[in-house]
This record gives sequence, C-alpha cells and structure tokens, in this order.
Amino acid sequence: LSYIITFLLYLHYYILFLLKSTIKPANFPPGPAWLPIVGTLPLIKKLCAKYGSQHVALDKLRHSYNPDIISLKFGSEKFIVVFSQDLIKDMFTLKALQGRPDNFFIKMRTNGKRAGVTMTDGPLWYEHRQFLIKHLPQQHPRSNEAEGESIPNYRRSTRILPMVAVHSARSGWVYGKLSNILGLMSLRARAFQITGGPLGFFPWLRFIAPDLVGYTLLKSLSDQLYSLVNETIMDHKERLKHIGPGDDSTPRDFIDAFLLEMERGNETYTDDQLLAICLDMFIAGSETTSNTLDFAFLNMVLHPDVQTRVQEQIDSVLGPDEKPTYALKTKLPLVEAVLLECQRMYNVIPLSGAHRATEDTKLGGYNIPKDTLIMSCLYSMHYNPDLWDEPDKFKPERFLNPNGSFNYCDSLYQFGFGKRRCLGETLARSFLFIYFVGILHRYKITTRDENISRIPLPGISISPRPYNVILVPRRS
Ligand code: HEM
Repeated sequence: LSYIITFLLYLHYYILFLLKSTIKPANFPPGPAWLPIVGTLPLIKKLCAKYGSQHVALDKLRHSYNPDIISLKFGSEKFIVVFSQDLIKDMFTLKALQGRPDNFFIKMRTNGKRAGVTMTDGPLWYEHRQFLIKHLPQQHPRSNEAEGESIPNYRRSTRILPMVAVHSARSGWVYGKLSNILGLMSLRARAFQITGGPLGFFPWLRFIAPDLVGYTLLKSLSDQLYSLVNETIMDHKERLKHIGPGDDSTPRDFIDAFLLEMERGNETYTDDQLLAICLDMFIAGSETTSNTLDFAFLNMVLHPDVQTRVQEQIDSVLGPDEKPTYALKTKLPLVEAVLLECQRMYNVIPLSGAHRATEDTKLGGYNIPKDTLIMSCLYSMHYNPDLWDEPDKFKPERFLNPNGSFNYCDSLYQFGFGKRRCLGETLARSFLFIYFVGILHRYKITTRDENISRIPLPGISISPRPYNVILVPRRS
C-alpha cells in the first residue's frame, strides 16, 4: 500500500509540475499557449515547415498576438521575440538584457564550459570583448589579395576571415587544414536554427538520436576546430618561449597578445578562454561574411542593369590593372548602396543571437523575468513598410541621395546594435567591399539558369540556394 501511496504522491506532484509549466508569468508578452514540457516547440516546428524558415514563421505568428512583441516557450526556456525598431533598440541597449543564454547547445562549442566572448556575459565578457577589439585588425591585413582572387576562391577566403583576424599566418597555411572544417561549418549552419533546436532544450536527446538532433555533427565540428586552433596556439607558444613577457612590441596577432597577457599572470587569460575566443570568431565570422557576399553576387545576376552601373562606377575610379582598397569606399557610393541593400533584403542573421535577462525587468511595458531569453527579428524590421518604401523590391537607390552621394540610414541593424554589436563589423565590411569590387572589376557575372530561387536556405545564418553563373572576363 505504501508503494501505491508514494506513486500517487509522485504522480500528483508531476501533474502539478506539468500544469505549472503551462502558466505564463504575470503581464508577460502575449503569445501561443504553452504545452507541458515542450512549450510552443511543436507549433513553431509546424510553422517553420509551412513557411520554410524560423524568421518568416515568427514574422507571420506575431500578427495573431502583438505585432511588436510575442512570447514563446521552448522546453523550459521562456523566449521573447521583438519585431519593431523601438523594441529591438531597447533589447540591444537595456543593461538588464545584455546577458547570454547558458544551455547545452551553446556550451557544446566550448567543451561544456562557459567561455569566450559571444556566449558569455558579465565581467569576463566585458574584459575579453575589450581586449579582442583592441587586438583585432580593423581591416583585412592583406586586402590586396582580393585582386588576385578567382571566384571559386573568394568563398574560401571570406570563410577563413576569422582566422585571419586572430592569426597573422599566410592564408595558404590555413587553407590546407581548413577545407573539411569549413564543410562542417556549412552543415552546422544549415542543420540548426538560431535557437539551437531540441538539442538545446532537451540535451538528453543526444543519447537517443545523436545524428537526428545534430549532436554527431556538432561534436565532430568542435573536435576538429579545437584541434586546429590548439595546434595554432601551440605554434605561437613555441615562438614566444624565446621572447620576454615584458616586451610589448612583440605581438604579431591576437593570439600572441593573449599569450603575453597570460604570462603577465592576468588570471582570466587561460588556455580554455583563448581557445574559446578563437572558436567564437570562427562561428560568428565565417558563414556570415561569405553568405553575405554570395547574396551580393546573386543580386548582381538577378539585376544585370545594376551590375553594369556598378561596373561603370568602379571603372571610373580604378584603372584596369589597379587593385581595390577599402579607401575607395567614399568614391563608390553605388557599391556601398548595393551591398547595404543586399544586407537589408538578405540579412544573413535574420533572427539575432539570443540575449538573456540578467534580472527582472520590463520591455515594451511587459514584465520580463530574470533568465528569459530575448531575440530580435531583424528580418521583420528590414521589411517593415513604415521604414522602407516597397521593402520587397531590390532598390539600392534608397541608400543614395538624388545627386548620387551616399545616404546614411539608421534602420539597418545587420550587425546588431549597442554593447553587444558585432565586433567584426569593420573587418567584415572591408572584406565585403574589397572582394565585391575586386571580382566585379574583373568579371561580368551572368547566368543561363532561368530558375534561380530568391528564397534563401534557412538555418543559423541563411544562404542562397546554389545557382549557376557564367564569368565573362571584362578585359582580355
Ligand atoms: C557580414 C558579416 C557579419 C554579420 C552580418 C554579423 C552580425 C552579427 C550580429 C547580428 C551579432 C549579434 C549582436 C547581438 O547579439 O547583439 C554579431 C555578434 C558578433 N560578431 Fe558578427 N557579424 C559578421 C561578421 C563577423 C566577423 C567577421 C567577426 C569576427 C572576425 C564577427 C564577430 C562577432 C562577435 C565576436 C560577436 C559577439 C559580440 C558579443 O557578444 O559581444 N562577426 N555579429
């Protein structure tokens, strides 16, 4: 009898627990009902299947609740998604909303530890973000190499950009070791949505269906990245053995600078933290930059008239044998306008990485309890007809004044905003500019493919569906 009573008691508590998990906090933003255990996961999965991607699904869903802000629940994690420019700005600037989530999916990148910059918060994040900004090159150090790039190589080059950022070795050295890892990174970007999916909320699924939930892929990627970055760090350590710790003039790159700081005894500067930062750079900077450039070339194929105008402007400032540099930016306003319009229409991170409330706070008049996760749907903002005239149309001229000069616009948040704004922004912008100009200077890009899709492939970062192009050299 005592067994039965114990069982019934447990069952009672379990049912109470299940019921409690469906109750929303007071004055929480509106959203779909929460089911026990899974929350709103099944609904979002269904909407993703219907609309093809998470950002479009959420953009549609908001109209049934509040077009500016909605709430969701994935497993036990409470999520808020914001859509209007005002609330997105608040999310990026309110001090209480600058934390990062701390779940299994996120910690898998760093061998189960909370380390690095992109997914940490508090004093560790602040200190290391500042250090990284100080030691990152603000432009591609070998920008002139773009001039010699062939189309097949530009993707590879942009994808190793993060390695170039932390490590000053010749790119050729890095290329040789990276091809497999770059392939895995693409698979990772396609296999997951920005929220991490079921693996983030139900980590035990990795024991039941490791392939299905993406665990095998993530493990293989993090093992290979770890080994590559570790090898690079070991090379740096070997060299620094012969150099005194007090010698500030020696750092060749970010890794050197970090190792010297370790030698000075600064205790948050550890091997794990250095590895994690290098991995962060790969994950944050690789697919984002190369996919942005892919979209830019896609738009040149789709809009040959714009391509011709861009080439005319490039030819007016760059001789046939000259190499592009980032300094040309002010002389090529149309190039800037085209690149920004591509980033508006095909923002590679349409749902920005999640922030976490570090204390109870308010957003848009609603209560946001501590540890709630918040994402901004940049896609909705970049297609908001109140901010953009005919947002579905490719119109680079929206970034130009009537006299053809560049027209700044403050409603484009492709790099985020506020204290967590992308710290690779300048590097990425210089890369995009130099490769875009370098390739259009040399080639006319056309296609015979009549069925090029404008609908991106979904994932953590979106990318164009594969398309065929013909490259016609512009000079013999
Ligand atoms: C076109 C290319 C890129 C785009 C569109 C992009 C976009 C973004 C966005 C939207 C964020 C999130 C801001 C937030 O959560 O509030 C971010 C963060 C970040 N990005 Fe980028 N990024 C790009 C390239 C790069 C590159 C090349 C690097 C480094 C080499 C980089 C490093 C980072 C880092 C470290 C963070 C985290 C900052 C933090 O949490 O403090 N990104 N990026």
